[in-house]
Amino acid sequence: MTATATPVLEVSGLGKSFLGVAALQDVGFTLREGSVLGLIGPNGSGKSTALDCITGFTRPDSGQVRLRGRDISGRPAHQIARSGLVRTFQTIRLYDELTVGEHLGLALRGLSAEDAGSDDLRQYWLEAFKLLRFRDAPAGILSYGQKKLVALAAVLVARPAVVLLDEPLAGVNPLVIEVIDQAIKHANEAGQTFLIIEHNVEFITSCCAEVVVLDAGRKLAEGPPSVIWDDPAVYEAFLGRKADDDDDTR
Ligand SMILES: Nc1ncnc2c1ncn2[C@@H]1O[C@H](COP(=O)(O)OP(=O)(O)OP(=O)(O)O)[C@@H](O)[C@H]1O
Repeated sequence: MTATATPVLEVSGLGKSFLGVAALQDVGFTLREGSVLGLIGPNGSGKSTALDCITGFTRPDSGQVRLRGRDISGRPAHQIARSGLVRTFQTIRLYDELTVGEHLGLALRGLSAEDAGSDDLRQYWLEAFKLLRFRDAPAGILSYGQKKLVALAAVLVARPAVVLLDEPLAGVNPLVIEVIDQAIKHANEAGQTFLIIEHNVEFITSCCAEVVVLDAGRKLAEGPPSVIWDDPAVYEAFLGRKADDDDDTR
């Protein structure tokens, strides 16, 4: 992916307030074809609200969201998902009674008839996510980490062009982190474009060519992870002021 790759998702001037408190103010960024963009920021900085506004789960107060040049601002979530922009949630949303295989089958139902490889796809993702032995198990009996894998597999199996992930690694152990990390990298190599909210610095650094940093609802910085981690404003937003700076003010 190059910096000149075609924009897939263009967000501009995004604003949203809850009860008069601004959760997002004039946020804009571009997600390019074939890239993995990280969306990071301290707790409460507006990351999930941005995702909700982009995917139609919340109506923004202002701003524009364009998918492949088409204005999708304010469109209902199901319509946006159908145009190839899909997401996961921080809170896992599965049906306890449906089996793992059925969850992936449901996700594949939307694919066109010519997508004859849907059973192979299901098998591929069950294997990639180490879920094969749970294929016929109801989702309700799975551990938290396994449920997270099912939720992600159910998104990736239908090969949506653009995937928005809200904290895919939160609350899972290092082995599951490795599985998810590899799956995202493979899906990206196969052409899928990702926007990922995540607090895991190592993952963001290894997966994302570019990062957008939010702080208190505003865009604080954007650029490659190596530049972002060296930015004193980003450091301050996450961890407070560096000790050196404090010394200067004494
Ligand atoms: N439905 C809502 N009603 C009222 N306030 C909300 C609502 N959703 C979000 N907010 C507020 O908007 C701000 C941004 O929240 P948001 O969840 O987008 O942050 P975040 O960066 O995703 O945080 P975290 O990393 O903790 O998930 C917070 O102050 C939050 O309390």
